[in-house]
Amino acid sequence: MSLGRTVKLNNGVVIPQVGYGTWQAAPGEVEKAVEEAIKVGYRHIDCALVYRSFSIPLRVFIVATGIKASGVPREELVLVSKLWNNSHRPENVEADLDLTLKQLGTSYLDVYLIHWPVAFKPGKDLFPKDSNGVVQLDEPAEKGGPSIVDTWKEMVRISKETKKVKAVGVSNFTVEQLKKVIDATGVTPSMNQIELHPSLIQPELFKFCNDNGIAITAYSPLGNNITGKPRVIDHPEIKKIADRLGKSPAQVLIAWVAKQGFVVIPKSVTPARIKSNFEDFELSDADLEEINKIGLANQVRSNIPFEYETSWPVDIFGTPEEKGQVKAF
Ligand SMILES: NC(=O)C1=CN([C@@H]2O[C@H](COP(=O)(O)OP(=O)(O)OC[C@H]3O[C@@H](n4cnc5c(N)ncnc54)[C@H](OP(=O)(O)O)[C@@H]3O)[C@@H](O)[C@H]2O)C=CC1
Ligand SMILES: O=C1CO[C@H](CO)[C@@H](O)[C@@H]1O
Repeated sequence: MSLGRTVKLNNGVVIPQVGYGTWQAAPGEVEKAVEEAIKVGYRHIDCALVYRSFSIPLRVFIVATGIKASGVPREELVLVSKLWNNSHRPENVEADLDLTLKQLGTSYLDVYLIHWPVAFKPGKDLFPKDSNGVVQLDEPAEKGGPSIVDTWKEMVRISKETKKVKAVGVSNFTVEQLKKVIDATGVTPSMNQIELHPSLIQPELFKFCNDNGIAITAYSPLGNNITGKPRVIDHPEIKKIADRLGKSPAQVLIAWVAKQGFVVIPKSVTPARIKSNFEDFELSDADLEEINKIGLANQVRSNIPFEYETSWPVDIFGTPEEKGQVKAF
């Protein structure tokens, strides 16, 4: 049974603390998994325009099929989605949102996020590539390309002037990038969705978000990755704690995120896991500390776009892996 906890965003919008992630599911799986998730009680679904590319030859966003099949009315759900990198120019932002709304079969999103602080060459291609197969970035701001401030201003305009989004925020933003958009506009993002698990503890970013009323959503909370790096869910000490508490390692990791007041969006297409991941529990302070120690000794960032098979030639996080690339804003 879920504890049913919620988090209030800085503009009053309330969202369920445990949501459901929809990235990386094979064709045919997503709609069933979303339906299952809603049936077992999830009311917060995390989406992104770019996730459609995994499954939809017909360009119909199949998350919408799962939502429809669940029979739960739209108003009872919290839908989060994200602006993709090829639409950062202000004149393209609302069109990207409209496409997302169309694909989801809804007239509004609860939260709309800038997916990355990185602008790709604008156009229909989600991943525009050069002849070496490397992603093509938009022009830098000095040469007429969009800065994150330009994109953020447009997100804010849409949130104020239309009824298409209830709250706007960002994803994969560092403290520096957050400060930049806040200082330039005076408007603080409602949310920063970031990779977060015990193997990626970022005290400075957590403090900045907490001090400024920015809700943090933890993605890849189980340490999922596409690069084969070690996953925190497989760590023997996490397994040991889970056994002692009579919980699964995934439940322990989800509880670890929730204990810190963050939102968490685990993904699974396996019915038993979809259900058990939603059965959150209150972790003790002592267990939180013990898990912090394990994680801090094994820090791993799995989602570094420069390392993707189709590489983005950009340094977003300042990691050694990204050294020598163009700084993201
Ligand atoms: N803003 C951003 O840039 C990003 C956002 N996200 C969002 O965050 C969501 C979650 O992150 P994601 O990277 O998918 O990874 P997760 O950390 O949620 O891990 C998902 C993996 O863990 C497995 N799993 C799920 N539950 C259990 C369990 N109880 N026991 C064992 N294994 C389990 C899943 O397998 P199976 O499905 O086979 O059960 C899958 O392989 C995404 O789906 C997406 O919505 C993710 C990455 C980037
Ligand atoms: O959310 C995510 C998953 O898909 C995207 C691209 O394939 C990633 O860049 C992103 O972090």
